[in-house]
Amino acid sequence: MSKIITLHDFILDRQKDFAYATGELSSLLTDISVASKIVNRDVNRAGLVDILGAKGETNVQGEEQQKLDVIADDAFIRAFKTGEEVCGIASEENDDFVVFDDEISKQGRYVVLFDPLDGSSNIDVNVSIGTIFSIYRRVSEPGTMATKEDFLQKGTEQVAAGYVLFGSSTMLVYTTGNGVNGFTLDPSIGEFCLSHPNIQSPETGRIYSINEGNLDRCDPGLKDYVQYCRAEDPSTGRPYSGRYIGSLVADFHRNLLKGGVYVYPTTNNWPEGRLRLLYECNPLAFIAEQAGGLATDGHQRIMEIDPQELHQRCGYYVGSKDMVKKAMSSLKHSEALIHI
Ligand SMILES: O=P(O)(O)OC[C@H]1O[C@](O)(COP(=O)(O)O)[C@@H](O)[C@@H]1O
Ligand SMILES: [Mg+2]
Ligand SMILES: [Mg+2]
Repeated sequence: MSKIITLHDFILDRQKDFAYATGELSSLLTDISVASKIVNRDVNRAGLVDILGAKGETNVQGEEQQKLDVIADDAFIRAFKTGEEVCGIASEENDDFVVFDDEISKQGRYVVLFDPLDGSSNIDVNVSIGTIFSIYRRVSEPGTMATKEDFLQKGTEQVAAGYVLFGSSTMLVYTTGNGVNGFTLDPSIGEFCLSHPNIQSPETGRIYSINEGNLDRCDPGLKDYVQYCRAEDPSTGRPYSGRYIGSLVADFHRNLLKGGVYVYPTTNNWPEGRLRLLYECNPLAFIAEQAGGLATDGHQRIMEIDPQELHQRCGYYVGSKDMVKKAMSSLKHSEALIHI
């Protein structure tokens, strides 16, 4: 009978690896697991209580906010405010970063950037959705108010990142830069339990994930890559399967476990890209790299991008190493042709 390892046990066990650990990051990760259980409860009964549909407001990105976007945002902010580790947050649903100005929070050494509800277009149709989070150590002095610089750090500076997937089961997957581990929520005991230890993503796979509706609006090199995925060649296992759920967290999770590539390129209608660097692309890039995969904007490593704006967007190529490299070489090839 295999031992049940709860998330709480696992976090405390890993804390022992760091002699100077204060326990603050451990408490913060525990706060995230509590908020995830609260959101999970609401997601599971969404059709029974009046929390489906639009809230009737738009967020800073001009997107119509879903009721669950705001419910999830509130649940995580409440959890971060209750703890003593966080001095401020930034999220998809808040125009600007939010500073916690009470004396206890001002001593907090971490900031959290998060997408409270990812896959909003799938909320009302009972398709997997999730939450994505990224944690940084502040650069400003503890005891002072958090500043913009605390939030605009490169992805390489993340101390932890992860996501929660509200699917047929609810999972929490995270890294602190020491491998990737997945925990499944056991509703009968209300605990996240270790179910996917030390996740390693296959170097290649047979799944490509892209919204093909955008293909005529994106770089010809990417069209070539999709053509490559569809071409008949048994020796390389092609044609690959097209899989696109429309929830980044769910598409990412499937490809992480099975091998595959997810692409949301820059397009005519999204010239800067669709996905947000700080609370969608960076945290999943940290996970992908820790599991042996790659994450780029088509040209450079996502985590090397120097953020300028809280809600800045970027192109996104993430997943199995060989597949991301192949997609990038297609882009490069088409660019070279243009310059001949
Ligand atoms: O409908 P599109 O253009 O394919 O975009 C889908 C993408 O947009 C997102 O829904 C954006 O995230 P939010 O739902 O958090 O705004 C991703 O989860 C998903 O991959
Ligand atoms: Mg999102
Ligand atoms: Mg969202």
